[in-house]
Amino acid sequence: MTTTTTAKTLTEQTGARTDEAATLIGDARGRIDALDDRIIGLIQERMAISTVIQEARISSGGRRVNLAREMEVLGHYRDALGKPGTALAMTMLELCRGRI
Ligand SMILES: O=C(O)C(=O)C[C@]1(C(=O)O)C=C[C@@H](O)C=C1
Repeated sequence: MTTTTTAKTLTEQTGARTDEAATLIGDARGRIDALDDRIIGLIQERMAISTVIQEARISSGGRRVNLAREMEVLGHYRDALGKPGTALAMTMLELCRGRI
């Protein structure tokens, strides 16, 4: 089987109907990709700090999870971002302490 790869134009890549819109979208997507890289880095930094806390609590004889603190974190995200913020915080907590 032979595969032919044809480079897509910026207009095809973005779904825009004009070159002007395609250029704007291409630039804005570059900024989004850079932000996503920073967000991922921040989440990884948060995961590392969360692990330190959990290990200290477990070593001291406590439990991995602290539900009262999780309620504070969920409330923080909900207050800032609304209902989807709660879902985002739940996913982030799962990344930081695994599934419960
Ligand atoms: O703040 C803590 O006590 C943590 O262990 C950190 C963290 C979090 O990632 O925010 C993780 C697990 C706990 O259940 C609560 C919060």
